[in-house]
Amino acid sequence: MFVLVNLKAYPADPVSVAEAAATVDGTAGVDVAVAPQAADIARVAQTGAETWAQHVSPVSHGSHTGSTLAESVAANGAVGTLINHSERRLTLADIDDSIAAADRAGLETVVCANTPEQIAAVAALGPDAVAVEPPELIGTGTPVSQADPEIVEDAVTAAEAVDPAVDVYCGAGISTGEDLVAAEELGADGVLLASGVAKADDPQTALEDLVGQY
Ligand SMILES: O=C(CO)COP(=O)(O)O
Repeated sequence: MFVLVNLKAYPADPVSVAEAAATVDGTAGVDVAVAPQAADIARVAQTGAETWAQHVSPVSHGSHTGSTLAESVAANGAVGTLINHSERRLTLADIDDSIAAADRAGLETVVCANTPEQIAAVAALGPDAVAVEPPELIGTGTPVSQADPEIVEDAVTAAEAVDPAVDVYCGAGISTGEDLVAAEELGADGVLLASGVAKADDPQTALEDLVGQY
């Protein structure tokens, strides 16, 4: 089971969360990775934690001020990137170009989508994985696996119909080991989570509990 901790723009210390993630990584068959702000990628990667970008721009080297270059995040230690997170949405054409940019840089790709229909569309673009996250549940603490289990099952079916090689993750409100088990039972290969760790009083304990209860 893959767990990607998306730190968004929360004030949690990215290095301490990464150190905690590196400590629990691999426990009970759970692989834990951290997606910090782009500016924090190098120091997060230096902890030894598996490090991801939250976004890469649909561009390559050139005149693109303010972009997040896939080659740059890879050179600083990221091994993968989210694309089209609900809080960083792109057009379909830009999703395609961001996947191409990530592929050129050797980054793994997880493309997010809000619905099973969008999951089918983005699975057709050849990412390594897709992730369904209903926006109305993000940050609520109510796990998608409980509030809307059908959306996870339907996303798994939709991705499978387009490309069985694409892994399917889910996210929104996931914070416990029980949520991980529920996501897996719905057919997900992993989860994305944020506030359950980044906003916890003690992110290390939150991660230890998550993996320990799985
Ligand atoms: O957006 C998310 C992960 O990418 C989910 O956020 P929460 O875990 O805070 O609901």
